[in-house]
Amino acid sequence: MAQTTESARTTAATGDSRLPKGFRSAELGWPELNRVPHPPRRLPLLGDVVGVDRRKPVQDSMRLARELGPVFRRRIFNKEIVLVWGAGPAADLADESRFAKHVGLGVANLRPIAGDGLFTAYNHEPNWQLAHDVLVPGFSRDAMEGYHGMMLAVAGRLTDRWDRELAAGRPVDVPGDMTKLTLETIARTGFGHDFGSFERDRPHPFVSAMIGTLTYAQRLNAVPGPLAPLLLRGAARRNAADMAYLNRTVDALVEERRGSGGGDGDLLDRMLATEHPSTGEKLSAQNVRRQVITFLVAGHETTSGALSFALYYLARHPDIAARARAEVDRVWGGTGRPGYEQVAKLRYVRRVLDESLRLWPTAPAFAREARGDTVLAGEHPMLRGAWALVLTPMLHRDPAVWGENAEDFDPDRFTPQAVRTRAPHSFKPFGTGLRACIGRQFALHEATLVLALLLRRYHFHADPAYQLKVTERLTLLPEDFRLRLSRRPLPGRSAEPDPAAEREDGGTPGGGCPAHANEDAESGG
Ligand code: HEM
Repeated sequence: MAQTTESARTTAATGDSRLPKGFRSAELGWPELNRVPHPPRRLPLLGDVVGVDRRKPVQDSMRLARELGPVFRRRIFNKEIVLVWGAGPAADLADESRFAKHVGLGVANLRPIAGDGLFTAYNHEPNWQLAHDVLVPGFSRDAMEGYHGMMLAVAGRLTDRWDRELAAGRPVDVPGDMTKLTLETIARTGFGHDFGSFERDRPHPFVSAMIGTLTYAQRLNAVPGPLAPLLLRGAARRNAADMAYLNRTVDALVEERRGSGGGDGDLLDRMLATEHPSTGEKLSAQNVRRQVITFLVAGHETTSGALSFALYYLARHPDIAARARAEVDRVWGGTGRPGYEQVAKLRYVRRVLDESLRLWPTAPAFAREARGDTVLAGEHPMLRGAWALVLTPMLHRDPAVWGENAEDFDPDRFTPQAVRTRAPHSFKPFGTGLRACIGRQFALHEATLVLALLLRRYHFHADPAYQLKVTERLTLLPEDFRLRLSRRPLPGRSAEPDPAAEREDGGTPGGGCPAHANEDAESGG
């Protein structure tokens, strides 16, 4: 039986000898915690709160990481957390034989809405394996090829909108429009649903409710557990209303599908009708609801950020944009409808995306727990169940791997040669191991396709005064980022093969689990 977050906290606090779930403070599992550095001005009861920005826990942690080194800890009220970003200890945490995903912090705070859905399920919960096995074929190469046409159609709605904004002389709201695009894409491909986002001036209420729950889940980390009901009374009420809205929306969507007698074999059909290949079991109605919410949220928020950061860097680096644009012209020629295979051939555009995800991995951390008593990187003893948070934006900036110029944007860090010679497990925007992102190929295909379509159609003009500010709501997004556009003529038909095109991991290879195929192809592992 799954524990609630609250009872999980209680278990942790009472030090029950069973492996506790949910949040557990580091002093319970790290016998030599005193050797792990923490910020200098630690206050009794409050912890390391001097100078923190409650709204930017990731960027605060990045600042502390630079001061404290590759393994450090933070204490916020009664919660002590160990953070890891050095490439060595992070690679150790990727060892699946000794570590597994830990559902804690913000992820555990999403359990009231997503329960044992794929993202928030505890490792021991049977519905994780069931849903994983039932849904993985929905991300196979064939399935992805099936989504391609729908992705193109949604991207067409984006360019229609951008053409209108351009004609009206207005800059475009990049993160706002990328969110519309990615929500419509996952809704259409996964669930045959149209939220009508492009026809609205304000975000769809589903998006507002989702942002509400993500922000609330993040805020819960920054208040003392026992005081949360008091301090966050108003926010908790709004969160309950947001959750009710998300549930109602999803229930209506599922009802509609049940009434229609089935769709065209999309994710929702799989959730409702597919039996587990060996046990014959199907997902329960409650689990379907949780999976739909999980996929609608996980399937668009992070991809929207990835596209937004990539557009930010392309606008900042006209030379890189020109090189990417030249590749698109060369590979796509004059075609109005690039085929599925033509996306995988865009090696340089894909590198732009990888490099953006390096600097700003939009799911910026993941937690790993020890499967048994062990020693992290030969230095820090951990008891079974002890956990650490991998701070991905800093792992992706470790100078030992990425060099002293790690802050610079350079897509050539992802040439096949550079990838092959890099230390394994040093690029982890999609997490690691068995619980890594199931939607990785989906996100990469969608984002590469859309970036290429935009590069081919527009020149981007950034406001020179814009300073990158990053919003945090469990995910990362560039704040208030607008672009001015100008149209460029579409190139003539030129299907010349590109002799310089290198063969790199572009799509899901046949066989195996697409969720985990080539997990380390980019990091050289
Ligand atoms: C650029 C886009 C994306 C990024 C950066 C991203 C990142 C991640 C990360 C880091 C994890 C592991 C979290 C952990 O260990 O706690 C994860 C898991 C997951 N992601 Fe993604 N993701 C992206 C796109 C997508 C898409 C498009 C979908 C669905 C269509 C998706 C669905 C999921 C699900 C269901 C899980 C949980 C998998 C499991 O535990 O079995 N993600 N993602």
